[in-house]
Amino acid sequence: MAGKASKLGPAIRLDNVTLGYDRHPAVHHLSGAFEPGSLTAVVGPNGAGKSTLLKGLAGALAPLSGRIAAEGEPRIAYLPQAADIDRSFPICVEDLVSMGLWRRGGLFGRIGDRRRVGEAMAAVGLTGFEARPIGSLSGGQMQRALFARLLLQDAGVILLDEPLTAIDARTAADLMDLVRRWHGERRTVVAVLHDIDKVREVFPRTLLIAREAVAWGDTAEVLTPANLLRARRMLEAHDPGAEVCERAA
Ligand SMILES: Nc1ncnc2c1ncn2[C@@H]1O[C@H](COP(=O)(O)OP(=O)(O)OP(=O)(O)O)[C@@H](O)[C@H]1O
Repeated sequence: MAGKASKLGPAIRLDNVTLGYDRHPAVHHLSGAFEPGSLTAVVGPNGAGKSTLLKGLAGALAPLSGRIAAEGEPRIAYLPQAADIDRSFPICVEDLVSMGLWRRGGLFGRIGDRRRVGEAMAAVGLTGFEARPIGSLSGGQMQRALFARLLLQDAGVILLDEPLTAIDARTAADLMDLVRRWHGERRTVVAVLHDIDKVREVFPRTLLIAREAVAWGDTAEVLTPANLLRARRMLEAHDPGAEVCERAA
C-alpha cells in the first residue's frame, strides 16, 4: 500500500515570505528551510499565522511577497483544520478515503486500489466503517478517515493543520504513530499543533511564530519558556488593523 520505504521528501525553502489576505499581512518575513525528510511542528498563539503559513506551503494561498520553493515538483498532501471540512457532503467513508488515489488514476480505477483502500482503513482502525456516511462519524473517527486518505496520497510533503484538535488520547496516539511512520519513510512533514507536550514528544524540529518567526530549529532549543513568552507578547503587541507591512522587504 501507500507508504513504501525511502520516499524522501523534498526541502521546502522560504525566502522572505509574507502571506496574508487582501494585502493585510498575517505572517511576514519568514526565511528558512524545512529540510528533506524533516518533521516540524509549527507552534504559536491563536492568530499567529500558523494556518496561513500552511496554506502557503500547500499552494492554496500565494505569498504577498517573497518566495516558497520546493525541490522538484513534490506531491503535497494537505489536511485542513477540521472546521474547514464540509461533513455534510453525502459520501461514505470508503469513498472519502479513496479520494487519496485520485491523482494516481482514479477512484477504484486500477487493480488493487480497493485492496489499498482497505489497508489504509485498517491502518487507522476503521475497518467495518466503509459504508458509513461521513456525517455520522465522530470527530475522532473522521480524523482517522482523513489520515487514511493521506496514507493513500503517498505524498512527499504532508501538511497537517491541528490534526489533534478535539481528539481523545487514544486517537491522538494512533495518529502520531502514523506521523512517526511518515517521518521514518523520510517524507517532509509539517504540522500545526497546540499541544506543546506532544510537540516535545514527537517532533524533532519546531517553528515558533507570532506573525513572524520567533525561533526555528531543534525543538528543545525553540520551546524555551523565554521564547514562548516572547511569542505571546509579540502577538499581544500586534495591531490587527495594520494595513501593510512597514518593514522593508
Ligand atoms: N480568510 C481570511 N481572511 C482574512 N483574514 C484572515 C483569513 N484567515 C485568517 N485571517 C487572519 O490572519 C491572521 C492569522 O490567522 P491564522 O488562522 O493563520 O492563525 P493561526 O495561528 O492558525 O490561529 P489559530 O491558532 O487560532 O488557529 C488572523 O488575524 C486571522 O484573523
